[in-house]
Amino acid sequence: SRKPHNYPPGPPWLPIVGSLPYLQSFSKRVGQPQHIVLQEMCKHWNTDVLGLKVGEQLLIAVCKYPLIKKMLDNEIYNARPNNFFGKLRTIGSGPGITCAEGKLWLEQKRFIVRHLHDIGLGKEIMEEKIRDEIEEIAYAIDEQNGEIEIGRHVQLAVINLIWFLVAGTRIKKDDVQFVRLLELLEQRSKAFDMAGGKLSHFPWLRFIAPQAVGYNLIKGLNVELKEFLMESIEDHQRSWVEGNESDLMYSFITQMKSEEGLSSNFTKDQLLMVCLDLFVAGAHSTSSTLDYAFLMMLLHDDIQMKVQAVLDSNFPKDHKFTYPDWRKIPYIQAVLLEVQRYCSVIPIASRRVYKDVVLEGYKIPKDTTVLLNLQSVLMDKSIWGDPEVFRPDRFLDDDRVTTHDEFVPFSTGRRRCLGEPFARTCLFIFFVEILRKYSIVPVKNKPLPTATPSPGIISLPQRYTAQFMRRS
Ligand code: HEM
Repeated sequence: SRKPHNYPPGPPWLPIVGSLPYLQSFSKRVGQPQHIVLQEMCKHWNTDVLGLKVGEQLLIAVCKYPLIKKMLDNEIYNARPNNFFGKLRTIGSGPGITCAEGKLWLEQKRFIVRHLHDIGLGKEIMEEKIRDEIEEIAYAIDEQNGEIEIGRHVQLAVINLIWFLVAGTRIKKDDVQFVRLLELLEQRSKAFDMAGGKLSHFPWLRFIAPQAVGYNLIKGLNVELKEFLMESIEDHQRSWVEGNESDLMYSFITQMKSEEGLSSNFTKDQLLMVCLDLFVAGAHSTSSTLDYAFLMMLLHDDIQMKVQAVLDSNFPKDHKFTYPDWRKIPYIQAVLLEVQRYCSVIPIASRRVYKDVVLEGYKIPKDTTVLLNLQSVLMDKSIWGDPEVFRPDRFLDDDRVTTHDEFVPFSTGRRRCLGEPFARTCLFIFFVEILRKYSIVPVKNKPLPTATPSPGIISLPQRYTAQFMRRS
């Protein structure tokens, strides 16, 4: 239990459990999600680099911007942790993308980015698909007289859109297979939420008692998810024809065929893992951001009215929004940037150092887990002045959208999010189409929801119902 020589400052260690008991009592006292606890501990130990040991695992947490940026740009920090969360996602033998490393990771990432772009991004067909989804949501809103939990509907829509990128089909909501996929993803995220619930008091538990946080349940669901995805992959293999690159599965299979007989990383198992990674990384992150965007409009009536006035005065009523429209309406772009800053749905990027490294004079041994606190950057007083205030104007200068290096909701460096273009298109079109059609107001006789997230790996807004009133 001796600390390595020149390890970053932090709480004392005990044999076997490391700093766990201290972490537990500290987080209980703070009573906030994990990323806030880490920030408070950095303050308490008066350090930008906090040194911990959780069970057997060395772990450092970093909360300061220039330092985080430096680390994200340094390839030594580009590996992913070896902990049980990594294992949780393993449903096949392929490394996928999120946890792939080295040359294989770069090769696969390049391939996926290029093909996702070719399939749908920036193309009319994707925007058409998004509008189809919005039409269904509008139908659901009207059917329920406007009183609706929009988050649920947005979640289904985003999953369907990712499915379109991956497997090319638009699935009807009552399709037996799709219903099953939704159930599986939902159960999976519930299992994670359960873990989140426990983690709110014992965020460190997951490292030492995986069963207690739903590990086995998730393993079981993985088996079924694997069967589901494999079935679609095999369908694609049967119907594959030369030159059809209309979805990621076909493109990947084309690559598999061209590398047949060689020692290739393009295998069926790898395709399976890539598909799962896209769902896991893309679905909840995107739909929660949208859910938050609508919640912020509910809570900030004045901003909502301004958004609608901007839309009304810039576009005719029957205008079909496309992504490039954002250029005409910088205010709306600023609102969406502020939603992403304020709500930081993925508060922490988790990494691992693949070899010994010196950081700010401290020695960090090989394989130490590194938690980069993105939320602390998006909420840093010295960067934003009044980070606790929801204020879209901070992203405007003379009616032009300003960029900030410190705006890192998608992280930065080579390991950054690959879904950003898709997420941005989704956010923009959903947001403007819904706000043009509806005003969002509180449900009568119900308390106003709060913006406090429910705890978990992803910061989800608490479930809320709002009244969506058709605008004339
Ligand atoms: C608003 C929505 C989203 C947010 C805020 C978000 C944020 C992030 C963040 C913070 C990371 C960690 C990067 C790091 O370790 O430095 C990440 C990774 C990743 N995201 Fe996203 N993401 C979003 C949407 C999506 C979508 C739609 C997809 C795919 C369809 C996606 C796919 C991925 C993948 C595959 C990775 C792992 C990249 C790698 O390890 O190289 N994300 N995302």
